[in-house]
This record gives sequence, C-alpha cells and structure tokens, in this order.
Amino acid sequence: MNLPDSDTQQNTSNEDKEAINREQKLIRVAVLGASGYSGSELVGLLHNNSHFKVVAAYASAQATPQPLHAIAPAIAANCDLVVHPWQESELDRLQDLDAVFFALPHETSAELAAQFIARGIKVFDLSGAFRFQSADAFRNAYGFEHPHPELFEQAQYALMEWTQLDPRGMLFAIPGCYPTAATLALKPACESALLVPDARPVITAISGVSGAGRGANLRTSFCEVSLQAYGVLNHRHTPEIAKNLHREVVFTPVLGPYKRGILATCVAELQAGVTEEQVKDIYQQAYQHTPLVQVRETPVAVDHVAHTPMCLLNVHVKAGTLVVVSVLDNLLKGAAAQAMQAANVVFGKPETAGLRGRF
Ligand SMILES: NC(=O)C1=CN([C@@H]2O[C@H](COP(=O)(O)OP(=O)(O)OC[C@H]3O[C@@H](n4cnc5c(N)ncnc54)[C@H](OP(=O)(O)O)[C@@H]3O)[C@@H](O)[C@H]2O)C=CC1
Ligand SMILES: CC(=O)N[C@@H](CCC(=O)OP(=O)(O)O)C(=O)O
Repeated sequence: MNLPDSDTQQNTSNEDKEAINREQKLIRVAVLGASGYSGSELVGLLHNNSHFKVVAAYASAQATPQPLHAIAPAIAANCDLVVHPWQESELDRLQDLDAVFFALPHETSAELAAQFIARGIKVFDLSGAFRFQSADAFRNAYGFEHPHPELFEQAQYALMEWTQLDPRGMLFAIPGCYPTAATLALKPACESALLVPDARPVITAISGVSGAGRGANLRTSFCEVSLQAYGVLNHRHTPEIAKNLHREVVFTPVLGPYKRGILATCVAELQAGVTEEQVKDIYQQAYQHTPLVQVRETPVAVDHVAHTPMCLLNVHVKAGTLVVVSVLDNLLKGAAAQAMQAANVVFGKPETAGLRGRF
C-alpha cells in the first residue's frame, strides 16, 4: 500500500490510520536466494506472517526478474512479489530494512553478511557460513578460507529448541538440515548423561533430493537418483552435529528418490541400568513445551512432516541401545521454518507466527 504524506494524513479516516499504523509496525525484510528451494519457501512463510513485510527478494545476478508465483507456484500462488537479480548496488536501496535472510551458497553468505550488519540490518543465514566459531573448523568443514572470521564471535546458532537467542544480536546462523534432525534426536540423551561416557552415536539419514538445491546436476537428475550413501565419514555436517552434541559421531547421509524430507535413524549406547521408562520421560520432558518438535509413540515417516515445520521423534530402547528416529522437512524445519521461528523470537513475536496452519 502507498502511505499518504503528512499533509493528507489529517484527512484520513480512522480505518486508514490503523492500516498505516499496522504497516509502519511491520518488520521489513529482504530475502536473497528467493528463487531457490529454501528461499522460495521462506518468502512463502514471510508472506503469510502478519508481522513481517518482504520488501525485496533476489535471485543471482544472472537471473531475469520474475514474480515469485512463476518461480514457485505451489508455494506462492497468491504472491505477486517480483524476484530481482541481486547486485551490490541494491544495498543502498535497502537502508530501512530490519533484517535480511540469506538462502545462498555458503561462499556468498560469507561475503555479504558484513555489509548488511554494518548498515544495522540483522542477518539470518540459512547457509553454513556462520555455524562454526573458528576459522580452522570452518575451513575443515567447508573447504575454503572464510573471508570474515571476525564475525564468528557474534554469530548465534539458532537451533531453536536448545538455544536462547539474544535478540540484540545481529547475526543468526540457521542450523543445517541433517544437523537439525540428528541433534533434536540425540540432544536429550546427551544432555542427561544417559549415554555411556565415550558413546559415539551412529546417525544414518536419508534425504530427499531438494536437499541438494534447485540447480540441476547429474547427481540429482531424476534417472540418476536411486538410494545411495555419499560423503561417508567426511560430510561437512559431521563436525556440526559433533559440536552440537559435544561428542564424536559417525554420520552417513543417503540420497533418496523423493523430493523432500529427512529420516534420520540415530543409534547410541546407553549407560548400564538405564531403563526405557527413564529415557522416554527425559524425551517427553525435553520436548513438552516445543510446538514444532514432538515425541510420538507411533512410527514416524517423511510423509508426516513434508510441507510442515515439524520435527517428529520416535524413541526406542532395548538391551542398552537407544534408537531415535527423527523426521523433518529439510526445506522447512531443516531451513526456512527454523529461520522463520528464529526471526519471530528475535523480533518478540509468537514463535510459530506464520507457521500455523502448516502443522
Ligand atoms: N536445500 C536444503 O534442504 C537446505 C539448504 N540449506 C542451505 O541453504 C542455502 C540455499 O540452499 P537451496 O535453497 O537448496 O539452494 P538453491 O540452489 O535452490 O538456491 C540458491 C539461491 O541462491 C541464488 N544465488 C546463487 N548464487 C548467488 C550469488 N552469487 N549471488 C546472489 N544469489 C545467488 C540462486 O539464484 P538463481 O536461481 O538465480 O541461481 C538461488 O536463488 C545453501 O547454503 C544450502 O546449503 C540449508 C538447509 C537445507
Ligand atoms: C541431499 C543433499 O545433497 N543434501 C545437502 C545438504 C544440504 C544442506 O543442508 O546444506 P547446509 O546445511 O550445509 O547448508 C548435502 O549433503 O550437501
């Protein structure tokens, strides 16, 4: 809507004034990477969140301008917002933003964050650029030198069920999709000392192909995908999961022949004498007040969470072994919905604003 200037404001009706007030209170955001899988989901969530207003959305510099409903009709059938090619000169146009979301390649997020922060704009980054606190750990996981390691100190890791975010912060690192599934599954056991001290949890996680992003390549083309482990013993999410759980893990990702969702099977050795009842009590307590994470008594499946912001857990104990099966949508709780959850909390809005109706 167009805001009337101050001269004409005296003549506006109470209704108009209320509308102007509402508009002025909206949190003004931009999304970079809006033509990608997680970015388009995020614009869809923001568009349906009455506290936020997406003032600009961008694809890469090579893109041609297109409305979001043409890029992602299933998500944004009613969204006329035009996605423009990103140029650095846009930064000058975006002065009055409250926040920016990056759904970008790690390298691009790593480069761009400092420029927004310097302008007083909060950054919510869905990439892996700010999930580690040391340049060595980052290089080992991502294979390149971070251009702005000085920002690590201020980056807050936004695994929402386990982190108290400081809303005064400027940089929020949204966890990876596999690390979210695995950490939510194992954190209650690790935090409560249920596991043997040297337990090394084994996580095998199957992901749909959207986890690899929208760019076409041979590995993810329809006829090439069957069911295949990859990155065995060296996937970049292994150190992120280990950091979250404060212990080494064995993590094996598997690419599956479906579009979206992760099913992670997480196995760990329990301390002698720990009972099934104790374990289940601890999981119920850990997630009794978490609207987007629920512990279920019945089997959980990817179809139960696809297109929702939920993570569902199913806990089993037998003969000293813990098995937790965890499912989530890699593009939602594994990316866009978790970013929405974090932004809601940082701006003092209800945690699930914009996410309701999708679970
Ligand atoms: N897919 C997933 O399940 C998850 C992804 N992530 C992370 O989120 C980020 C985005 O992932 P995803 O949505 O899958 O990626 P996509 O490949 O689907 O989309 C990438 C987006 O970034 C844009 N882009 C690429 N290069 C540049 C550049 N140099 N400058 C500006 N824009 C650029 C693309 O524009 P264009 O369309 O013009 O190329 C596109 O909009 C990645 O860091 C990924 O690791 C995190 C958790 C889960
Ligand atoms: C199926 C598939 O290829 N998945 C991606 C994970 C995507 C993701 O979550 O990326 P970040 O968390 O690092 O941002 C991969 O294994 O590289």
